[in-house]
Amino acid sequence: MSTLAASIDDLRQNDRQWAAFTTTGHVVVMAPPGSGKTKLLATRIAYDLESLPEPQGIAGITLTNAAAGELRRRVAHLGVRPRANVFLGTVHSFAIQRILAPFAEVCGRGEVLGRQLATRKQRDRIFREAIGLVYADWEDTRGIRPTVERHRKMLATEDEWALAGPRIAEVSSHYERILASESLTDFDSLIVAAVDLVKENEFVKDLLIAKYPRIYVDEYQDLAPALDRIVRILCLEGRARSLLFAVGDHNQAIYGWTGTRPELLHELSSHLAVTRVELNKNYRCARNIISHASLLLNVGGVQGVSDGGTVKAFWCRTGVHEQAERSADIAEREIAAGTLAHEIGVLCPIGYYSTVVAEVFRRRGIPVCDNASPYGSSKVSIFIEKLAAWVAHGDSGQGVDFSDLAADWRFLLRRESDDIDIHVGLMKLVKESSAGEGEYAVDFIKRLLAAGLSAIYKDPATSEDASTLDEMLEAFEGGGELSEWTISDLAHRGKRDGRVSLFTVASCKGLEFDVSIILGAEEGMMPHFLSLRDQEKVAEDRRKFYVAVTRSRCKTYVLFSGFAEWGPGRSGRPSGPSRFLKEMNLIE
Ligand SMILES: Nc1ncnc2c1ncn2[C@@H]1O[C@H](COP(=O)(O)OP(=O)(O)OP(=O)(O)O)[C@@H](O)[C@H]1O
Repeated sequence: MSTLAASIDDLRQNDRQWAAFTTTGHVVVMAPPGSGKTKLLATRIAYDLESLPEPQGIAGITLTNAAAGELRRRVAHLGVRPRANVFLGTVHSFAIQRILAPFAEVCGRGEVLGRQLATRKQRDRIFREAIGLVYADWEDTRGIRPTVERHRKMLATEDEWALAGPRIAEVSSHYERILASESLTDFDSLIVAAVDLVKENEFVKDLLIAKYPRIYVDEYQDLAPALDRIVRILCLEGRARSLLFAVGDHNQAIYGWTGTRPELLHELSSHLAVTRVELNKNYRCARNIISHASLLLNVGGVQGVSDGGTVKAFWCRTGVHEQAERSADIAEREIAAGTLAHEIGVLCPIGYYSTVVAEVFRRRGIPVCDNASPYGSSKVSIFIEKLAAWVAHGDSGQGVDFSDLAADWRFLLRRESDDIDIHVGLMKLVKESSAGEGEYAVDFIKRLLAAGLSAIYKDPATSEDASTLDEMLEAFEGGGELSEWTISDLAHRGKRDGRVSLFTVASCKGLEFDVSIILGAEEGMMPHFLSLRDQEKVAEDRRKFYVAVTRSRCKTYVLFSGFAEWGPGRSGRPSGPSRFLKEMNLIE
């Protein structure tokens, strides 16, 4: 039996998954963690691709590059061969590469593509200037920028801007004006331009529908309203329509602070043309984990497939170092008992905690893969890490296919042709670098820039990569968080096999482990002290905690000290264990 047939067979055993899989119209699947949403999505994509004649394709849209990578991996595992017009990527790259890049010029909006994407430093400066034009020096302006950014992302209406206060809208218009005067742009502006292009040009909509007659969306609850607009225009409005298959869970909505609107998932699922399917079986977590996690959000009716499971809390009274040592004890014990190292996940609230854990694990000889990184994941960071694996491990490249690398290199160089020079040039770079895998990561990246990688700064299609590359350079330069990193450290990132994995709580969505260890369960850290005055923010932190607790199949350990730590020697005041531990009945 093929892997696709086997996966379809699994779905057939579950009435609700089967109902979603076999629905012929638009479907929205709402379901708890571990209930098979991603499995359903990947299986349906693979199955649909078998029946769609080329050049018709599909667009599978996710929130993060990590989620896109996971979806691509799952679809490839189901035996789908590479073919044209298959897009599996983030909402940003869909808007920029598949809408703006091909259509902006012909729609008379070429100026959008002519602008450079502002770097983080440029955006910081322009925000400072814009705020300075509206507020006096003595005023407390700390919350202004996040409020402006949230409103821009949520495509706020005039009423919503007015509600935020007249000066907020004023800062926003100054910010946009200064950006434009310097021929710069940012992600939110690009996405708004993409929405406008689809909204205002019938032929753009028709061509997108012809190219992508099926649209799949993962984690719908966390996508910004702009994507909801695009999905609705392509799938639910007008005569010609793409078919929609979306999955999500409002209990896992964790990006509201950035301007996303989880209620859009509900609205979409209530649309007359949409079949709504609710799944209720959790295949991942053993029953005791589900019952503890369900207490957090008052979620009822979720059935666990396997018995047992434990959730335990431990007090590490002296702080994060003790939490790190305790995590190492647990990991050593689990590995000795037969758990594979990469089936252990350590989830940290902030980067500082994962740095301490990584140090302790390395000192104690426990192999570890630190994924809690100060830079984002996009095509360029994934490429650089894979290339580093080639440099450090020679031909084997730890399972990295060289022709895939060359294809990514061609994309980043913005070259069309299947140029032999690209292969040869990349080989040469690998050879030059192999001489010193102990070379600093920053020098390695600078060499790539000189070899042509700087092209990503000139093309809007790679604007997301340009911004990731800036973050990487900032982290690797002298004084940056990872200034000591070498090519060899880069090569280990993302290689979970045989290593305990470190993630931040905010980036552990979609992952699963046999055992997970959650650090930093302190009041003030989780929930965050900045959330404490706002019940909606506390509710979002609670959902984040719920996502973390539901990552493990068999055992969840939660560690707390009773006070938060923000950096070396920067401890918060004693605040006690997180309220979430009490809510889960883990402590009195
Ligand atoms: N019908 C099924 N039979 C067997 N295993 C299944 C079935 N459905 C899902 N699973 C398994 O359950 C686990 C969780 O599935 P998946 O990751 O797709 O869930 P999810 O709903 O996307 O979870 P989350 O929202 O927490 O990311 C996976 O290991 C998947 O293979």
